[in-house]
Amino acid sequence: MTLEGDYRNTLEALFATAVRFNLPVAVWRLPDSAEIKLCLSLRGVQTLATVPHLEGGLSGFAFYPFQITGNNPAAFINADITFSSLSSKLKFNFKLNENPEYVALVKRLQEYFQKIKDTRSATTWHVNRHVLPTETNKPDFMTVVAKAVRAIEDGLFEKVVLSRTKAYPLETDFNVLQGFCQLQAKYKNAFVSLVSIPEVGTWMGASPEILVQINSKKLFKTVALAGTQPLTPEINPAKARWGQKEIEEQSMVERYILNCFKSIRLREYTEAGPRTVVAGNLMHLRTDFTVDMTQVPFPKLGTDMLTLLHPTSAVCGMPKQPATEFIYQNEGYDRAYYSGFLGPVQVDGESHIFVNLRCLQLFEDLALLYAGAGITAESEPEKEWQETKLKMETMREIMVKKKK
Ligand SMILES: C=C(O[C@@H]1C=C(C(=O)O)C=C[C@H]1O)C(=O)O
Repeated sequence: MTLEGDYRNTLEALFATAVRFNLPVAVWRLPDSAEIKLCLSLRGVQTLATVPHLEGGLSGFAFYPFQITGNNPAAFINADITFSSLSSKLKFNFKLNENPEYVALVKRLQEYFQKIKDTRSATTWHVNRHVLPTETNKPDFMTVVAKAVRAIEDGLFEKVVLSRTKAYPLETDFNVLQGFCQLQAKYKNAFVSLVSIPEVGTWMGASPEILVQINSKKLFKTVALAGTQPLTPEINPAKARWGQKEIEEQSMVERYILNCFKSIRLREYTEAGPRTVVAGNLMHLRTDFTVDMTQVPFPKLGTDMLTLLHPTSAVCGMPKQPATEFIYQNEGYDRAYYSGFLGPVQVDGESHIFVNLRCLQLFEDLALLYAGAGITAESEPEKEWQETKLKMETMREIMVKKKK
């Protein structure tokens, strides 16, 4: 495992310092990047009433639930302190003389940080004490899938995404930064993240799905990702064949995105795909949509599309309204931040927002894993259960200690 290096200790100590001082912190690594970044807010968490503004002046990390509720606020971690594994330098993004209230706090943080710098200290995290972890059993999940298929046959909707949870006990010496480092080493083309916020809790994941991205050249991107099959030595992306069910499921997500563009009357997008992409142990179908923001009169394209897109039919359903109602009435648990979105906003001039998939929530002594599957008229309950099991593999592997 290649997680040593100077930055590992710094990351771990920064994370532990944030937890110790009850401050929110996020650590992440973008797909195909070698750089791990961290941001920490000195002013506690900021709650948002709308989606974060991707083109505004605020720099930080957004953590947005599937649906905003009292227990699941839309959270924003201001980038008061940032760290990059490439430069191995801490950056203070404020002037101490203009923020006298931070002087004493920063001094205490630094003292604590120095004290724990060389210890394996990321063994505690912020826990959400307002919710109790609930696990979905197989018969219940299968019953709800069968009910969804009947609702589709009755014409209530075309597709609904149903999800479930599974709990794994944590080893007593579980180190959350070690988990993050393992994940980022293993899933090079995923967005790997660890978010820990007082009251809200701690989530870790390796997402394959871009929701909205705006790079430094002002190129906007979103993707339609759906359809799932296992990646095996025999069937690689070049050889992958897709059934009618997967093709239709993914084309519904495409249609949904095209409708969003249509509703703001934007025609200048380019569309590429669908093509087969690898996400960990799985393959999906993906179509990429890009817009050169320097060529269109939509200065707030990112924010507007984020408002329209979330939740896409890759995690909710089609049409959105009856699918959402079906989820609330039948899924039997609170998705919280699973299938919400997260990512850096205006950090180093870029915003990268991903759907919160292939993720887990950390409680005191257990991890709750989340996964879902798109249900259409052709769905079979057993197959959908197996698909959610495969999707959970991404996170399960870091929970289970390898035999020496
Ligand atoms: C819902 C999940 O994944 C989504 C659903 C997919 C599907 O139904 O085939 C594929 C990729 C994701 O868009 C999940 O990972 O929990």
